[in-house]
Amino acid sequence: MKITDAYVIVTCPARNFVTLKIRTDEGVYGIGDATLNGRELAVASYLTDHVIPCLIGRDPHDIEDIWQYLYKGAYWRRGPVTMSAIAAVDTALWDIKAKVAGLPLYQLLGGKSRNGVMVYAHANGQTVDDAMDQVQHYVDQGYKAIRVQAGVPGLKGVYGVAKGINYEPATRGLPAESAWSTEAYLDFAPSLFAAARDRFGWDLHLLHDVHHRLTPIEAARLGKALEPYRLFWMEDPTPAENQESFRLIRQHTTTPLAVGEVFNTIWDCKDLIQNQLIDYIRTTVVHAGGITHLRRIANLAELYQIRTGSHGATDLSPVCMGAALHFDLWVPNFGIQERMVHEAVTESVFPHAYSFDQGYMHPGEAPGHGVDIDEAEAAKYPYQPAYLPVARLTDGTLWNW
Ligand SMILES: O=C(O)[C@@H](O)[C@@H](O)[C@H](O)[C@H](O)CO
Repeated sequence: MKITDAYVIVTCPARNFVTLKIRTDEGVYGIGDATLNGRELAVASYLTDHVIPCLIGRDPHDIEDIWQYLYKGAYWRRGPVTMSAIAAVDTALWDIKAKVAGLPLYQLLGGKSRNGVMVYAHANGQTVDDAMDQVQHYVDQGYKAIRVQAGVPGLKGVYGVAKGINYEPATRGLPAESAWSTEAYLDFAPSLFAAARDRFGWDLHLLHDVHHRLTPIEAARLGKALEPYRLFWMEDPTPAENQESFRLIRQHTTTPLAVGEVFNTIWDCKDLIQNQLIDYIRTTVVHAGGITHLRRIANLAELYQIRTGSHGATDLSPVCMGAALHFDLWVPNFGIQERMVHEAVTESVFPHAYSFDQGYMHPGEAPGHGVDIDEAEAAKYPYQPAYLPVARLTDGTLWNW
């Protein structure tokens, strides 16, 4: 079997997505997600100009060799652009292999380890009451786990808080700016979870995303303050470039920690995992080198009883979601999967076999990863330049968004 051609499809049904399609001489094709929010065309060019010419004529079954070839062969290793491009190739090749086998992808990984994949929804609101009403909305749909974010009194445009129902941080035009005050946030955040426990009791998993905003000692203070509300996790409490800093947070709190959506390789996670400084690793298929590399990260994490909690925001396409669900159904040390529901127009471009029922998702039994792209539909929505926002402290200092 040989790869005959491959091409990149950039489309904007509600938001931008980059998809790689690989075709073979036997008529079987595979697709992979290559979306990097706000930097989409860099990955599209990396694939079109540098990777695709190296794929033509290769046997698509040689997934491992092609992965090593693209990783080691580039000389310039790692980083989100490189690893998203490699991920797209890897996902498309697993799709092809599973289609040829006539099996859903999870069967090739080792079969199912559970009946369904527990997912968490995003509830948010400008006020605590609004956020609680959204939690209720997801509880009514059967969700067992919900991430809760709310507007901080005195601050406009807080991370995770939507103008409508769905939170979409990327905006057209140049990056939007939002103001941040750690003091206001730290004084406010515990009251959100006090309200949630008060109204919904203890049968619901509650999660919270700090989105890299705090220093280590501030994160330690928040973790301690949240302990009475027994969170499932506190996510990205501080930027993780300096992995040592998590030692300080750990010394002060038993609130579980989740990190990794911006990581691209096992090397980014290694110290956090080996020193048991986190509880959940949030790398996912598209930004961490595909199924092949994500499996290595999960296997390392398993040695330390660290579980997976893959990123699943709307800027990860349905192709990534489909592949992630196969991974989740198999991976022995599964924890949870994030789910932000895509807009209907996005779903119309990406028909998929996965489904949701009572808080759990299933990848479906279609051969491959079960997600396709309708190219005629995709062509109706041309690329729209959009950026993620930046954050500034109230005195104007640029901060971590
Ligand atoms: O936990 C999450 O899902 C977030 O941190 C993301 O929404 C993140 O802000 C976006 O994926 C950025 O593109």
